[in-house]
Amino acid sequence: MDNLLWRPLPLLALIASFLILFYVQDSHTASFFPLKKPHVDDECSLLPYQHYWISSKRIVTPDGIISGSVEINQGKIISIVKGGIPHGNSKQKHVIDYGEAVVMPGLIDAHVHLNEPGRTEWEGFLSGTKAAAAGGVTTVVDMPLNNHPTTVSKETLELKLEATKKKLYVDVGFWGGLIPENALNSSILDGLLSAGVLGVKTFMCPSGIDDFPMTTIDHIREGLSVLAKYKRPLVVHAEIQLDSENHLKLKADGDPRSYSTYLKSRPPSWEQAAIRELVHVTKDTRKGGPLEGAHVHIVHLSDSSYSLDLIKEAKSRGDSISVETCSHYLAFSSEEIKDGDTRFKCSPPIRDAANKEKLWEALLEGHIDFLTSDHSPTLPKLKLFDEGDFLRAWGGVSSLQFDLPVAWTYGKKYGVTLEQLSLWWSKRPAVFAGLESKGAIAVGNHADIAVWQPEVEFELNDDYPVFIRNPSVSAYMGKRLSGKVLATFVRGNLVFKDGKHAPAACGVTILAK
Ligand SMILES: NC(=O)N[C@H]1NC(=O)NC1=O
Ligand SMILES: [Zn+2]
Ligand SMILES: [Zn+2]
Repeated sequence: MDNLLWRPLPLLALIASFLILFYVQDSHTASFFPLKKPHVDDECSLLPYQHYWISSKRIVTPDGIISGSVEINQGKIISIVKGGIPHGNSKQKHVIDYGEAVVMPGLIDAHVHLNEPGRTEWEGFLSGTKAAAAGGVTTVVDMPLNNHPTTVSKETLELKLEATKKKLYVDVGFWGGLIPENALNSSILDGLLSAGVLGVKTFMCPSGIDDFPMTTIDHIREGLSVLAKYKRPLVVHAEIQLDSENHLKLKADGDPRSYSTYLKSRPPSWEQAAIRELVHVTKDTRKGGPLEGAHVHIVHLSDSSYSLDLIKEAKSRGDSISVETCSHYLAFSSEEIKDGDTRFKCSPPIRDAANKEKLWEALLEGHIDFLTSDHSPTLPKLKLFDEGDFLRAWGGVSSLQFDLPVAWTYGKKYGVTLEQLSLWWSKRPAVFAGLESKGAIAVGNHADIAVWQPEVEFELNDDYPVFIRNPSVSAYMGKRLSGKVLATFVRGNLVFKDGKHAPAACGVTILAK
């Protein structure tokens, strides 16, 4: 009898080891094209099927806006048809008809601080990607700071990847960090790039984070020579702290609650000084130059005067250079920022209305390449709301969930079109970050899709479902916006619908090969 009971044991052990192996592979998400889904299918999506059609009268494709349907199977777009559902009986097919709602490529936000591990109470993978999904953002690229430790080596990237497990509602790529230490030790930088960061980010002024020191133009040149081999971009916070005595005097004399004190303490000349140094180096990125293959991307441009002229000039002579601006520089102007309202503090600062007009102009004319949020949240207490001290409060605006309605609402005045939105928020950031199968509703691409109603307005009041970790720090709270996101699909999974997320977080990490 005893013998009979023990006989199946080897078989059971074999089955158990298979199950363990399956589980280990399953929970490892560090691959752009995972062989297996990280969770059982029915939890990843609010839809019970994998093969379906989305139909709408307004589908934004690279060939224009069409009325028709997009066929999706196993996470990919497999056909796009104008008119009705093809091949007869649509009753037997799973068709989601969105009527007049806009079906657009999911947004790609290439500048987001998710701060995990280390400062998850500021923002984390779970809250940040939930907010992204709720806003029609299907991919974010995470910055190498304000997490702790910062992402400046293969080992620290591994900590990041570990921290993402089962927390991603959308797909997430990573920028590494260029700091003096790895700029002067190319094997660390090589390790970081080989481990899959999409490029590296650097600061030309103090970053506000101790373990992310600033670099000089010499470090940047060193970094670019390594990046050239990988053909991945250098992403630069372009401000150089000039005239620090004046800065200190302002700190001592000016009213710290007044926005103008902060604005004066960080003038356009800081951006101009950094960009002047950068365009001197980008000359070498031209065809046949010593840095051919390297690319410099300037993040969060605020100064639309001389800084922009320098970038335009560099572009016209063939340098490999690009530039983004952020939602808040297009939405707000310094005149409207109230004393003590540190939600609007960011660097470079939000400048006056005339500057904002010129940013819009540059965007519409194609001199600014694309848009990002620079979503950089913190804890309410670090925004110092009680003191309202602009000089000491954390600098960073929180907006990830509102990328789409903000661009639409504030862009209306300038006649922004749906096609422009998808160029600035999907196509161009996809190309920039090297996300080949993303950024457009096109056959073969990932089914990353945002469905939204441009005409529907809403108020960001306390009842509105906001998923960022600390909604009170967001400069958009209290604003009325138009453009309501109905549904978000990430690689075919319906991850957000009518205010609710899918049961499981099945986004994947994106690593460059
Ligand atoms: N450390 C950090 O996130 N800084 C960001 N915040 C901001 O307003 N500008 C930045 O570069
Ligand atoms: Zn920055
Ligand atoms: Zn940033």
